[in-house]
Amino acid sequence: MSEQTTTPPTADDAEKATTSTTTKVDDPSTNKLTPITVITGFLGAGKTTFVNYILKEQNDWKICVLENEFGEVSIDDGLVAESMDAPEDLITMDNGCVCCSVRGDLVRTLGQLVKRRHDFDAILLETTGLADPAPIVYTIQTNSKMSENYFIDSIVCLADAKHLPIHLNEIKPNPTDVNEAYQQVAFADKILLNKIDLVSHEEKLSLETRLKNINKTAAILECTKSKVPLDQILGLNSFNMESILTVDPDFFDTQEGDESHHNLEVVQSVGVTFKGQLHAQWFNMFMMDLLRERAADIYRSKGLLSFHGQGNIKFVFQGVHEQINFGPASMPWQDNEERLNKFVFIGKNLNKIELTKSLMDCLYKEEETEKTDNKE
Ligand SMILES: Nc1nc2c(ncn2[C@@H]2O[C@H](COP(=O)(O)OP(=O)(O)OP(=O)(O)O)[C@@H](O)[C@H]2O)c(=O)[nH]1
Repeated sequence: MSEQTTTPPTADDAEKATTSTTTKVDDPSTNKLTPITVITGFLGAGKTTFVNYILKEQNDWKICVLENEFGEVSIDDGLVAESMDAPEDLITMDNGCVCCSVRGDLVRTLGQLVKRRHDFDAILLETTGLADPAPIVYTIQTNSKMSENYFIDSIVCLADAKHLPIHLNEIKPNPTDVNEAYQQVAFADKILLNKIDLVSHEEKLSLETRLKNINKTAAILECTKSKVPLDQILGLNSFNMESILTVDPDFFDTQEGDESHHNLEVVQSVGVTFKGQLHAQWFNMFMMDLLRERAADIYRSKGLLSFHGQGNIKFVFQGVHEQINFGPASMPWQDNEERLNKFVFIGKNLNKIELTKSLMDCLYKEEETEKTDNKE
């Protein structure tokens, strides 16, 4: 789809969104099926923040989370697990991105969940930041085992108020490649305009107008830290397949057999994992230099870190382009846990060997540190 030529899918949920309360779905036509809320949005938009918020806020529902992360090393599952009462209710799909060549992973995971699905009131499916929602919808709608057990309650798109315009503007080298950021907005029935703390009023209004041009009917909810009233998100049954078919009558034909949605030669993921304790100052200097020079190319960076002199505090590093958040994780390193530093960088023109070397150069080394300290 291209922004200029495509009319967005419609979903007649705007009114429902403002009038419904979060009650378990009791529509007789759907009550046998388990609702899935598909959470989309570009890399770093706030999807995991949203899942964690729902898990913390929502006490009445038993929720199962399906996590699909784009990146050589999984970081998000650990961060979501901290919010879950029962770790077995978090399922990570890490064989690749559910929207493309490994759609089978989604079918397999949901298939295996069928026998447990009555334990849950809702499923949250967090897709990768590069997922095109269209094939995910197609898979759930067309596979009989899926459609006999599940229905899509809603497709919620997190929109990063600061960085989304850059990704909507991106021109793909191959004209047949979809712009994932655009698709995510177009297919949503709810758009959470997140991170409004990072933009001016004018920037926010300009993006809002653009979102409405891409998707005229999705309800847009402004927020920070992905916090919106849950009665406007869950249990609304607001996904509407007819509306997608109205604007894209060939939807089912075009999805059939189409398994390559990402231009993975362009956007790549580099994962780096090693033992040892990092030197806080050296690491900070390295990251600041890296993001200053490469912020445009590095869409997303994440890390779980162990620092010298910080006891059992586990640190979490979160970067979205030049925007960095850094602080202690809510759970410290456990006694029996191996203290591995894990990093993921997602973006263009990344060199794994160079990144690994530079990060390992930030390891704390007793002798060198003493020498440096003596010099100072
Ligand atoms: N300033 C600001 N930061 C936010 C807001 N919401 C989320 N963040 C931060 O943005 C970063 C990315 O958030 P995540 O929730 O991990 O984003 P994501 O969409 O799950 O990222 P991927 O899984 O990599 O696609 C984190 O550091 C969040 O704390 C917000 O409203 N304002």
